[in-house]
Amino acid sequence: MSTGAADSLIDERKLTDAVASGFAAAIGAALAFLGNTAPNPPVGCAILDAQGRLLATGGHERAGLPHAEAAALNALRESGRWDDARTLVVTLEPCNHRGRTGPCTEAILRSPVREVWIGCPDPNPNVSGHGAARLAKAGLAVRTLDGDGPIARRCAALIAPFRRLAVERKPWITVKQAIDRHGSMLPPAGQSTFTSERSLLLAHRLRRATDAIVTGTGTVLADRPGFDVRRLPDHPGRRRLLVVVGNRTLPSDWMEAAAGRFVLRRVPGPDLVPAVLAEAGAMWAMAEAGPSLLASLEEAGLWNDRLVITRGAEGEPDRLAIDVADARAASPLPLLPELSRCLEEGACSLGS
Ligand SMILES: NC(=O)C1=CN([C@@H]2O[C@H](COP(=O)(O)OP(=O)(O)OC[C@H]3O[C@@H](n4cnc5c(N)ncnc54)[C@H](OP(=O)(O)O)[C@@H]3O)[C@@H](O)[C@H]2O)C=CC1
Ligand SMILES: Nc1c(N[C@@H]2O[C@H](COP(=O)(O)O)[C@@H](O)[C@H]2O)[nH]c(=O)[nH]c1=O
Repeated sequence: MSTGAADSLIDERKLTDAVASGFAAAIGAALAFLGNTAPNPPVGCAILDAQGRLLATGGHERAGLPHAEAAALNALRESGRWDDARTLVVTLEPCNHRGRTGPCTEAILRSPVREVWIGCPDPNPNVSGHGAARLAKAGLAVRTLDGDGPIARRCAALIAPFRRLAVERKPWITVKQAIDRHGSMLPPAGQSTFTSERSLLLAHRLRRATDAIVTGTGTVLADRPGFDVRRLPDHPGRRRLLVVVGNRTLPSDWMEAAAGRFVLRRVPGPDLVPAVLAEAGAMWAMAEAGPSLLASLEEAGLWNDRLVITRGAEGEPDRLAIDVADARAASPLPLLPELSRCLEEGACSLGS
């Protein structure tokens, strides 16, 4: 009997162009809802016809709404090309259990799809391989990427925060840090930011992609930050968590405004941050804090990756650098469009 994923691991250098394009479309569909799916993972799916042409895509929009496979199958039905579907490409192994919605394996088995490509297995050891095995047992050709290539790494990066929360009960923490050419994080008097408009757009992209912001009382008292996503359309109705570390009293008007837009929590010290985030189901958090709290997070080994934005000289673009604390973990940062573009252009560095 087939064991599903285990006996069909594929070296992605052997992918056809059509399947590779299917993965690109599936990853794109997942990225649209990055920062909206917690506690579920962002997942994307593409459906191809027998000639490898793209028929439909779908992304998991929000917990409680259809999974990516079901969303893509719905889009396929609406396209009027239901019977032409042959290949389904999905960034994460289809689920084989009933949660808030029905099992995706059964939805796939009710469709004309005969071949399924999986970007990465489910990270939960109790269910990993079950979806692939169910599909293989029903006679479908099931292929899982072996994890060594760039497509598999992007699929793994998409769910890095989900994996951490689901498997380790810890959130993924990204530090975003702006510095001037002298290495200072402090903005000029009367300002709260000093990086370029392009970098501020990236900062807002990161706010939109994450489930929570972590800051310190020092930043709130100095800047009274809005922590909003005003440079981009935000996910409708999205209410992020805002965790403020420190004991000092904060201005009541700022607290009131923040409580209207965020689920606001205050903690006396940084050690409590991971538990507060995890308890709230926040899988990806962004630390936007001053030098004191960032030093404490560093000392406690609490961050997973870091984006450092260095203000460029007059007329020069800002420089971007990504650090990853654990080189074995896939950082989701390079998936953000502004960062993937700048990595491709060689204008951004990625180190660990
Ligand atoms: N360039 C950039 O990317 C950013 C710059 N900034 C700038 O940073 C400046 C503020 O810096 P800073 O005062 O360092 O602000 P922080 O945001 O780092 O807040 C500092 C406060 O956090 C709490 N805290 C930090 N570490 C610990 C710890 N180990 N245990 C307990 N509490 C802790 C303390 O609160 P308490 O004293 O209340 O107990 C401390 O005073 C502002 O000028 C702001 O503009 C801010 C964010 C980003
Ligand atoms: N100085 C600085 C940043 N600082 C962060 O942005 C906050 C202001 O956000 P908002 O109130 O939404 O405009 C500020 O309090 C701090 O947390 N961010 C950046 O991308 N670039 C910058 O140069």
